[in-house]
Amino acid sequence: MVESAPAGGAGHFGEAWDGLAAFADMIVREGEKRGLVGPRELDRLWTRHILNSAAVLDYIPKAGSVIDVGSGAGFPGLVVAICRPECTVTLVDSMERRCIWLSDAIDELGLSNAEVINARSESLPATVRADVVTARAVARLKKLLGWTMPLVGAGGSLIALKGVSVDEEIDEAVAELKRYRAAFADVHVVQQFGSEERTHVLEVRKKA
Ligand SMILES: C[S@@+](CC[C@H](N)C(=O)[O-])C[C@H]1O[C@@H](n2cnc3c(N)ncnc32)[C@H](O)[C@@H]1O
Repeated sequence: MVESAPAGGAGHFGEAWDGLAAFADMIVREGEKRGLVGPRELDRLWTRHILNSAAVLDYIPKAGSVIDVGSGAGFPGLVVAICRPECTVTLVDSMERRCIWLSDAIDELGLSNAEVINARSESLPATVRADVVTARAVARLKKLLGWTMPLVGAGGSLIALKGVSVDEEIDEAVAELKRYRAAFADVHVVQQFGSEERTHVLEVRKKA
């Protein structure tokens, strides 16, 4: 059964709520057909995907540039684009089929602040930079740093949604954190809106 939207969502997300609900409808209608989500994922579409993605919002400025690496079906990139209309959001994915979906979603949701690049993030030119780079479920930190930190502008951040082994991933990535000029790597345990779930938001700040 498709998970219902959380009670109080309109009050919590304000003007972004209709956009989030429209995005959820689109995934329910087409996500499985287009091979973006498994059937069981619809049972936890809000909790596991939309509200989980929204946990990054406290670490995204009201205005600025964001690149979401490995957006897939749009998590967290489309959620950020919907909730931060004054940010420009670039969704990067190496798989063409997913990029077609992301472009279709941008059109249907009327998101004038979002664009899609079909490429591996590590092949992007040095001109592609953002204040914040986001990622969820793309790679372990050791590898993810090489795919994301070159895209983070000086003084900017990588904001990654991570699992419970995030501290282990940080220990494993000490050399890469140094190589990519991390000033710090902090883990924030965030209580997701509308559910009992907590999630780990990793913030890696690049030196100014
Ligand atoms: C497991 S999916 C996660 C998708 C989404 N972030 C989520 O949490 O549902 C990983 C995505 O990253 C993309 N990907 C993997 N490596 C990449 C890279 N180096 N550059 C861009 N996209 C990449 C894949 O095509 C895939 O869509």
